[in-house]
Amino acid sequence: MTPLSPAEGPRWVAGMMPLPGVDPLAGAGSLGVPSVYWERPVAREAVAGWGEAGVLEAHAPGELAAVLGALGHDSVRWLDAVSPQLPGPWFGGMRFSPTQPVDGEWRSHGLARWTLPEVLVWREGSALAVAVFAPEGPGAEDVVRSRLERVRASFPQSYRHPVGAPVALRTASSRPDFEALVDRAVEAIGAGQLHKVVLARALEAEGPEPFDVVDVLARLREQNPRCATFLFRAPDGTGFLGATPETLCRVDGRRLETEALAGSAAPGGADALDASDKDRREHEAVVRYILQALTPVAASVSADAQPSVLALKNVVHLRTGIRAELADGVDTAKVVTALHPTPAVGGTPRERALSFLVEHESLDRGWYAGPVGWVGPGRAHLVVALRSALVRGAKARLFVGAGIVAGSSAESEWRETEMKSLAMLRALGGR
Ligand SMILES: C=C(O[C@H]1C=CC=C(C(=O)O)[C@@H]1O)C(=O)O
Repeated sequence: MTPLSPAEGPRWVAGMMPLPGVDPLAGAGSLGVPSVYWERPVAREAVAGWGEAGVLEAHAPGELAAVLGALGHDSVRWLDAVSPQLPGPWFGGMRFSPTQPVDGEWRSHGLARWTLPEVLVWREGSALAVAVFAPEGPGAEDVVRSRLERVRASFPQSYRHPVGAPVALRTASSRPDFEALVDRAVEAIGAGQLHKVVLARALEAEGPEPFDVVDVLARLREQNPRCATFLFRAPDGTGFLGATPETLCRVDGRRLETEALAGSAAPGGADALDASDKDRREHEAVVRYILQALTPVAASVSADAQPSVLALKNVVHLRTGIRAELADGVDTAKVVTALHPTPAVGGTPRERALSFLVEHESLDRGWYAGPVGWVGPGRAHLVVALRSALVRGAKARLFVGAGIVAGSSAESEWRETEMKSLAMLRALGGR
């Protein structure tokens, strides 16, 4: 980990200015594929980052909390008044499990990797703003000023729409293996070893030519306005991207928002979902866990009295909103340590469910189901990286999972994961 503490003083210089235009993704036309991207259309939040003025990585599980904590320090000297709407400025995420062996495909994303982009463009009201970051040192202010001018002079006005007809994707995933895994979990639950476990699988997809990551992002945000669309590119160009409906934590000073999202049905199945005993149990396990996990870090916690139905394009979920006032001295790192992994992606009892996954899942989840998003001084928004894929050239590995409780059936859990994969397959251009 690179040290980053308030005692050291600012490590970066930054300036910002308004930018004509409406869409940060349009910057791909002049600056290339962004290194980070984040958009929540319903909240009118959109931000794209290019380059890396700073990188903070954890190299051992014991460093994870310290790295997250460091991102909350004020390490930037601003030449201009900083906008209160500035997202980040650190963007990145971490693995679902810091202790599991790393598969080759995930090596470049590391255990946790956070980037301070060189250029950050975000939506500010009805226009855009740009910030440029440079390491402190002689000439840094000039670098910031001249780069700001260059971005302003060349930033494309127009929004880039995905082009091209849908293509045939070659896909592969083993249904018998997944169904056998579900049966094994149901057996373990029946034997009293577990109450709930969330099982995931990978789906390999290959296109006729390299995927255009900017097009994929544009489709994801268009199809999923209620989700957070994200991209985090590793130095070798491998992109982890997706559109997730689940917030792990949104922190603003002492205010925390989180949610329980578990229990799923096909679109149109909202009434049945609301009445489904199996889905209610699956959901309540998550609500109970979050309320308990927040007790040591919060001065007060409140939750919606009843779950509501969250309708997405290809799937509907049960959702309970949860809010808390954080206790003194509790930062984003402590919130994440308390919450992750929730039983929406792990299970209950937590340690037994996680051991079941290590023993039986046979999958490196990498950053799938891990916390990803942005962090800055006193503020953060981290989502659970669901409905996501690791994309490299013409190949994509998609990840999808489903919660298993007593009464789950292998066939319907397979169908649920198929439904959950649709948004990403369409975004990849599949027909
Ligand atoms: C694990 C996933 O979804 C979680 C979030 C919402 C609903 C879920 C469910 O009903 O199983 C899962 O807990 C996934 O999409 O890969």
